Amino acid sequence: MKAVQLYYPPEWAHCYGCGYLNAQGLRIETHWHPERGESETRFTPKPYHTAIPGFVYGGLLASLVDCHSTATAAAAKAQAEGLSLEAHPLRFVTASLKVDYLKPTPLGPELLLVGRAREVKGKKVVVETELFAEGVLTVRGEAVLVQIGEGFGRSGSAPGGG
Ligand SMILES: CCCCCCCCCCCCCCCC(=O)SCCNC(=O)CCNC(=O)[C@H](O)C(C)(C)COP(=O)(O)OP(=O)(O)OC[C@H]1O[C@@H](n2cnc3c(N)ncnc32)[C@H](O)[C@@H]1OP(=O)(O)O
Repeated sequence: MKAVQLYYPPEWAHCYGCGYLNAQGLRIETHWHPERGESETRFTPKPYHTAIPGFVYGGLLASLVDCHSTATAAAAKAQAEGLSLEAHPLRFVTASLKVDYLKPTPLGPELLLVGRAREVKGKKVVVETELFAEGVLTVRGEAVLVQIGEGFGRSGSAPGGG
């Protein structure tokens, strides 16, 4: 199954968290499971992603939730509208990100993020994410993602404008 991020056109593939063209980035890959309506991302932090010895830095965990949520929003919206990711590269940015650190996350094991869209409405998608280390839920995230148009970020263009 092809990762959601690999459908991103090159101009959207520079993100530090999820851009396949960012050699220094995390380059996470998120897989969408349409039958469950859930996304999954697996990532193993490096030894230097340390908060205190033995535990993962919270900023990295927030980054994982952030980019995992962006991909989940694109896949969930595509499914809701009956669109293929290949033909319709929907673009979402993060408007709001909330992260609850429930327990320290051990550094070493592979982490699993599982996401669901709680709401798909207009250009907004609300995504809930749970992050597990060795089967233990350590982080819970909630993000509001907003769909944007081709001209996003270019001078003179309004947010969301095409
Ligand atoms: C599948 C193939 C894909 C291929 C292609 C994909 C490309 C994928 C590229 C990946 C890229 C990675 C990215 C990583 C994640 C970042 O790191 S993104 C970078 C950080 N984020 C930003 O820089 C965004 C900055 N903010 C903005 O530009 C604008 O505020 C926004 C987010 C576009 C929203 O502006 P707007 O379009 O005017 O939105 P607006 O109409 O006011 O609100 C729309 C809805 O969102 C809600 N909303 C807006 N802001 C908020 C907020 N802060 N809190 C709560 N709700 C909010 C509104 O209430 C509204 O809800 P409803 O009334 O419809 O229920």
